[in-house]
Amino acid sequence: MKKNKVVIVGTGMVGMSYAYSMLNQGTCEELVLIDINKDRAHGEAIDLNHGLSFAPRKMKIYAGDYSDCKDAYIICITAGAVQLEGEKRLDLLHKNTKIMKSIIDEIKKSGFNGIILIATNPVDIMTYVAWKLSGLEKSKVIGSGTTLDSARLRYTLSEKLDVNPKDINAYVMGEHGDSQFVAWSYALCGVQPIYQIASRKESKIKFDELSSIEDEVKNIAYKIIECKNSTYYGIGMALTRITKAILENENSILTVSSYLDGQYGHEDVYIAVPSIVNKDGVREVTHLALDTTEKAKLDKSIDIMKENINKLDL
Ligand SMILES: NC(=O)C1=CN([C@@H]2O[C@H](COP(=O)(O)OP(=O)(O)OC[C@H]3O[C@@H](n4cnc5c(N)ncnc54)[C@H](O)[C@@H]3O)[C@@H](O)[C@H]2O)C=CC1
Ligand SMILES: CC(=O)C(=O)O
Repeated sequence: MKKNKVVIVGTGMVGMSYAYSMLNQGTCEELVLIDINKDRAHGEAIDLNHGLSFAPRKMKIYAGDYSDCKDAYIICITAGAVQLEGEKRLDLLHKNTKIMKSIIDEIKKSGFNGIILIATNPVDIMTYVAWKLSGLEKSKVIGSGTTLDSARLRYTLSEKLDVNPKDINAYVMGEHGDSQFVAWSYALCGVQPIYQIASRKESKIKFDELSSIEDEVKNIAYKIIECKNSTYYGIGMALTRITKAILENENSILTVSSYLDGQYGHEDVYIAVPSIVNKDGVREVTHLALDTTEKAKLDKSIDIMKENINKLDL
């Protein structure tokens, strides 16, 4: 296996935003682009290569096929249908399961034994499908989960509090979708709890604003889709962040979609929870002692995932 080789399956807006972000950050050494539309993958590879003179490192970028998966460290799957205006991510369930099945089938044939990272929606369920059909270890199949939603939350809070988003430590957990929630009881600005900041009279953020911030973060993708059909830069950078955590063996905590094997009282489901990510994929799912309301929201989110998984013939 090549330690720095990444394959992207799906060179649409999400796949290419991810590729462009990796090129700009010099995240890997070898990048292979695969798409059902071979011309598209070919054209994207040429275009990216023209940016190499301005990139932080030399990278080998080319359009390939599934035989290129064999020695890759990470395969990121971004192929699939997007939500149309008014659609929910869960409305893509059957369409994208069909696509995911065909892709995993090809990946398996290649002899790949690395880490699969999924972005295709509904991402938690597509990650379950990829794991179930790939035969890979649970820890080696990861979904982008709520990494993007947590970034959206950090941005929103940082704007309100006028601090760097990197100093906001706060997680969106659960489904990357309508049943997601903010774990407010663990949200910090620097080392100060957001609850504490919001309860101060002179604070820039008020306690009763928190639920509208949560809704704004949850619904912002719908707004973006209404304005420009789809979202891609944010997820491109979120995928790059996860890729870097894997390739650089960071042991970073990210809200990726991880397999639960008894954690939070649930099993046989993928859902976004803070997880320690390193060269082996998800090293560990961290256990937060959520308050009663948050735990009920996580349970509900998991029930929705299971209900939808049960509709599939896997
Ligand atoms: N997890 C997250 O946070 C986010 C997920 N997404 C999801 O990412 C997915 C992709 O979105 P976009 O890139 O905007 O769509 P897009 O339509 O721009 O690109 C999809 C690409 O997949 C390719 N494709 C379709 N079937 C394929 C197959 N069987 N094998 C190989 N390639 C295939 C298409 O040719 C196309 O190039 C969607 O499901 C979308 O909902 C989008 C944003 C955020
Ligand atoms: C489309 C999508 O899943 C998002 O932007 O959150």
